[in-house]
Parts: sequence; C-alpha cells; structure tokens
Amino acid sequence: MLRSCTAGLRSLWALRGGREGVPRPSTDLQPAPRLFSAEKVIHTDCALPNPSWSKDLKLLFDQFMKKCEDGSWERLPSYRHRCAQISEDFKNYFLEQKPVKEGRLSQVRLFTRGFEDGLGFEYVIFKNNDEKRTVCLFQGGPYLQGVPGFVHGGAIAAIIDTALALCAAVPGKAIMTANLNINFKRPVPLCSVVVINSQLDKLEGRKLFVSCNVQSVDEKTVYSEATGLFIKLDPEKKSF
Ligand SMILES: CCCCCCCC/C=C\CCCCCCCC(=O)SCCNC(=O)CCNC(=O)[C@H](O)C(C)(C)COP(=O)(O)OP(=O)(O)OC[C@H]1O[C@@H](n2cnc3c(N)ncnc32)[C@H](O)[C@@H]1OP(=O)(O)O
Repeated sequence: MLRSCTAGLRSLWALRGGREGVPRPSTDLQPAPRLFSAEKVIHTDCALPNPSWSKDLKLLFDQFMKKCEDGSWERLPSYRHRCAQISEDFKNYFLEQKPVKEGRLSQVRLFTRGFEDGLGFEYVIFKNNDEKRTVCLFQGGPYLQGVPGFVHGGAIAAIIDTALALCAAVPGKAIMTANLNINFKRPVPLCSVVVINSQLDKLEGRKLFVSCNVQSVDEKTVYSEATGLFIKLDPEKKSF
C-alpha cells in the first residue's frame, strides 16, 4: 500500500510540481480562482479530487457526490488560505489578537491544508444538515507518519477535530473546540482511506456536543472513536 502511494506521488510531482499558487487542473466542479488581499493569494477548493487520490477515495467521493444531487447532502468546499468571511466572524471576539503581518499573510495556511497535494491531509467533508451529521473521507499521506507505516496520532486528532468542528459549525457563528476526547483503537495505515462519521448529539446553550468514529472503507475496522465539545463564542466576552 505504501509503495503504490509513493509511486502515485512521483507521477504527481512530475505532473504538476505541486507548488502553492499553482491552480489544480480544472474540473467541472472547480470554481474560478478568487484573489484575496493585496498579496494576490489564489483560492482553490482543495476538497476536490487530485491525482494523488486513491481509487477508494475517488469511488467514495463519487458516491457522495451522487447523494448531493437531491440536496440532502452537500460537499463542503475547503481552502488552503485564510477565508476572509471566517476571519470576520472571529475578529469580533479576538480584539486583542495582533493580526498576522501583511507580508506573511500569503504564507498563512489552514493546518490540515498545509502540505502539497498528496503528502499530508487529503480529505473532503460532506454534510447532511437535516440529520445533523457529516462524513469525512480522509487519506493520510506520507508526511503524516508516526509509528512507521501508520498515521501519527496528532494527525488523526487534527482531522477528527476538523470533521467534528464542521459537524458542529453554525453558519455565521464562531465556535472553538473546548474538549476533544479520542480513543485510538487500531493504528491507521499510512496512505489508506478512512471514513469519519460525525454527528451532533446535543445542543445545550452555547455548548455543542459531537461524536464520531473513524472506520475503514469496508466498515470492518473501527480505528478510533471520539467525542468533542465545541463552544459558540459569546459576543459579550470580547476580552480574549
Ligand atoms: C472550530 C472552528 C469551526 C469553524 C467552521 C467554519 C469554517 C471552516 C473552515 C475551516 C475548518 C477548520 C476547522 C478547524 C477546527 C479546529 C478547531 C480548533 O483548533 S479550536 C483551537 C483549540 N481550542 C482553543 O484554543 C479554545 C481555547 N478555549 C477558549 O478559548 C475558551 O475556553 C472557550 C471559548 C472554549 C470557552 O470559553 P468561554 O468563556 O466562551 O465559555 P465558558 O463560560 O468558559 O464555558 C461555556 C460553557 O462550556 C463549558 N466548558 C467550557 N470548556 C469546557 C471543557 N473543556 N469541558 C467541559 N465543559 C466546558 C463551561 O463549563 C460552560 O458551561 P455552562 O454554560 O456553565 O453549562
């Protein structure tokens, strides 16, 4: 499995150099790139297939795209660089926070999108709003190794946090992780595809309780189980 991943990556490098700012090959789904700030950062939706995606990942992606056709599911786009709108939501709460210097703005990346295609986190999240759940399809690349041949626990925690956050996310409201509890039950093979099923269990005032499991594609192996608590930031508390 590891060998096929490396071979795929070699052809990937040859194909496109994988450099930041180089738009992905166009697909029907890909929106036109947008420019952000004076630094001209190109916004490319990373939650779309690229040449590093395995057959399993592409197959599952296609299955979920079909489910999106009747509107019950939606694919959540995902961007490498800062999203201006989200920054606005959070800016209200972090008045003391010094902004990243203008010169470094183009370097700021979402952690889980910080690697070039195929090397780190490859994932796409689908959301079912009525059922208050998300499905994250995740392929952990070779830069995420922990124990030889397996994905680092911190990387698993990061993708779980992301999947749970988007399950808990409320449009127009800023939320943050207050608690994340993970049971690592089986090691996740590097370059394999896993499915993270998340659900909103309970909403209690500003507290959003969510949970998920991380399973193999054939659902025979449960790699991890997790619960998370997300808090809607209080607009009255602006002293962070
Ligand atoms: C998440 C973002 C989603 C956005 C989605 C949109 C766009 C998508 C784009 C890109 C996707 C990216 C997805 C990334 C995801 C990554 C997320 C992170 O990495 S977050 C960084 C790590 N987390 C921190 O650094 C927080 C640090 N903590 C805090 O700032 C505060 O503690 C905070 C805001 C969490 C709560 O502070 P208070 O002052 O607002 O609230 P108080 O009064 O303390 O608590 C409210 C209630 O919650 C309980 N509570 C708070 N913390 C708890 C805890 N740890 N365990 C249990 N209960 C807790 C309290 O007991 C209280 O409960 P009672 O209302 O009295 O019933």
